[in-house]
Amino acid sequence: MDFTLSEDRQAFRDAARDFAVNEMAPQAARWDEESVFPVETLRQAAALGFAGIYVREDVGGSGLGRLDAAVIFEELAAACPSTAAYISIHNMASWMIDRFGSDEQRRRWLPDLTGMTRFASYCLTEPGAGSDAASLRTRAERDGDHYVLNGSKAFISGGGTSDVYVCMVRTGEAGPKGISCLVVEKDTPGLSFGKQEHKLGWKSQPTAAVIFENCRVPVANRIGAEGEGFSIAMKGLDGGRLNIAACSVGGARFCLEQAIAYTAERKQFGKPLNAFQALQFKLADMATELEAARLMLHRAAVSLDNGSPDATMHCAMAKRFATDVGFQVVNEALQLHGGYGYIREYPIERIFRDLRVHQILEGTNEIMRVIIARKLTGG
Ligand SMILES: CC(C)(COP(=O)(O)OP(=O)(O)OC[C@H]1O[C@@H](n2cnc3c(N)ncnc32)[C@H](O)[C@@H]1OP(=O)(O)O)[C@@H](O)C(=O)NCCC(=O)NCCSC(=O)C1=CCCCC1
Repeated sequence: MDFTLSEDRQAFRDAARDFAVNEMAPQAARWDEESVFPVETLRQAAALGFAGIYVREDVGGSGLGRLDAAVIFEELAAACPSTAAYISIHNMASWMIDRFGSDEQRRRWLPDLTGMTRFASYCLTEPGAGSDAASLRTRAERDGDHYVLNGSKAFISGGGTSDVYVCMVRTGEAGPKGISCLVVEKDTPGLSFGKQEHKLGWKSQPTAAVIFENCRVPVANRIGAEGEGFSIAMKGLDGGRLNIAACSVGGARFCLEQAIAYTAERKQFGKPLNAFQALQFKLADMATELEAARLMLHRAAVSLDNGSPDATMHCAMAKRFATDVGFQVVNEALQLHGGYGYIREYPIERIFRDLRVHQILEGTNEIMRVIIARKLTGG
């Protein structure tokens, strides 16, 4: 097993690192403080190929794999987990159109999405359907060559800002087999948005409910066949979970680096903090857990790229482990900074707030355990 990254992959990592350090990091605190959605910076990221990392090249994608995405999202998140995670969601929604859409649909939406002249959202969660996603109730009744949508989606990243909403809706019976996937464009009559949510973190991306009231969507906007929507949504989430895991690894890596520098410089009782063995051990544990998380993430990415029958389980393991470890590492970095970790002049508290939600979204870490346990037990 070779753990070195190929030269191409290193080049993408270096481009992502340069972009993160020079274009994202200097602005991340302001984006957080003022809840700025950084459109221009996102478009710069798209110009580097980060908006369609694993979308095919004929529609503007970079044609890369999930391991490339993991490496790139780690770098972007080291500067701003919130903005990196937004890019990851856009990638997930775009990939669903690329992988399951017709050629006509790919040509219609993807060149704009890979250039981020338009933005995409992923719409699965509803007020009454979170972990139990297959119980979703947004109804899409067939009326000639249109569907008429009624219902609402909750906590949608990009809600009200995105141009293209990849939505899971009910076209048939109860349960997963009655769900289909439709693309709803922002200017469609009957589509509206709730108020912007006030969140603990992830402040550089807007979050709002998406509401359908007799919203007429062409049948031509359906991705895949009727009834395939749940499976398409879950396949999108397999990769999305890896991206979120990578964002946790990146944010935590930055905080570990900060903690190493701070404990070298800060003196108490006449010596630097890093001369105390108790604190050395903390740094050692943080680095060890983080390395394990990164390795598990990279293994899951290769598993997904290779179409392994265990890929969904590996993605769930990586998401569960990396997002838990990421939050623990940031929490320890905050502790090592003492009172300075808790104030806004230092970046730790922002990343602490951003990484907390990774344990909840794209499937809670309790649901990750359900997925893993079902695979182990055949349940
Ligand atoms: C795992 C889960 C709890 C499973 O459910 P059930 O038991 O109802 O469904 P079950 O019987 O497991 O399956 C039904 C069909 O579906 C296929 N399939 C499932 N996974 C997959 C998969 N990974 N790949 C392909 N097919 C899959 C399954 O095979 C079955 O089809 P079959 O009968 O065999 O023909 C699922 O509901 C889940 O995961 N919830 C978390 C939701 C959740 O993660 N939101 C997150 C919302 S998004 C979010 O949070 C965001 C936040 C920030 C912005 C971006 C989005």
